[in-house]
Amino acid sequence: METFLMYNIRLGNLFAMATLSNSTNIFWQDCQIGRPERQQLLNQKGCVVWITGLSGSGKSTLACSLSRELYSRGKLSYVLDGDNLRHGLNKDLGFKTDDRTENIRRTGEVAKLFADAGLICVASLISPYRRDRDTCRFMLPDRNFIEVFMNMPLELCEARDPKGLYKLARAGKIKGFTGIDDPYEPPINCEIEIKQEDSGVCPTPTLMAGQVVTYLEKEGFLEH
Ligand SMILES: Nc1ncnc2c1ncn2[C@@H]1O[C@H](COP(=O)(O)OS(=O)(=O)O)[C@@H](OP(=O)(O)O)[C@H]1O
Ligand SMILES: Nc1ncnc2c1ncn2[C@@H]1O[C@H](COP(=O)(O)OP(=O)(O)O)[C@@H](O)[C@H]1O
Repeated sequence: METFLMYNIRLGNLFAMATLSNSTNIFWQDCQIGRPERQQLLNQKGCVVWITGLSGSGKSTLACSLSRELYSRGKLSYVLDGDNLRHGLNKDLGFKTDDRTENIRRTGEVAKLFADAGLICVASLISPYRRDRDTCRFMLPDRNFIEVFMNMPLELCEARDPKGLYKLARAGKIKGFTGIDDPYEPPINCEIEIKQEDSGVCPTPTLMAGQVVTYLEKEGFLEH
């Protein structure tokens, strides 16, 4: 058992984190109505669309636009937005590395439940660390975690600055702001990348959502 644990810990904790628990004497309970039955009812397949990117890159805009588009096609989705979760489930967490990691882990677990419920769960969080995003990826069955990278330059995000946070960060009034004095690690192998056109124009929210919907259609998530 010890060797097994050590091996998984060497794998970067990914599997170990998913399987280790502080509780003992616990047993998994199965129900007759499971994911396949729920998916049949909804005529779709559950999955997680994980949107990552800098503050101001358009994560929430895409999440809402995508949710609207899916709704208009009769598909059930639910948005888990970082800002919103920090008002409740994650309100005890700040922006230090460990807090961000826990923020992403909890959100990944909730997203996994929504996907198991048969929904298209759209998670929009900065999720700046590659390893944390990968932890969420490995919580789900293969191909059920769709990573969308909002590849917008810092200059654009900073120019948008809808909440005035970049300005505060530049003035040193917010410490550890992603992209300014805290790192953002871009994905290496994401499923979808959203970026400006060659002309420098940003695709409209409808176009960005369309790009994701096309992927979901192609991968068979919008039918049972
Ligand atoms: N220090 C620091 N760094 C980055 N962002 C900050 C910070 N402090 C507050 N905010 C606001 O919090 C929103 C990001 O929350 P997330 O839960 O998505 O962040 S993370 O994934 O845990 O990094 C983020 O919202 P978005 O602009 O929607 O990304 C900011 O409004
Ligand atoms: N595709 C887009 N085209 C033009 N403006 C956009 C686009 N996406 C987002 N925005 C604007 O950029 C700002 C930041 O978008 P938001 O979705 O709040 O980003 P994030 O959730 O990543 O912080 C908002 O004012 C929003 O209206």
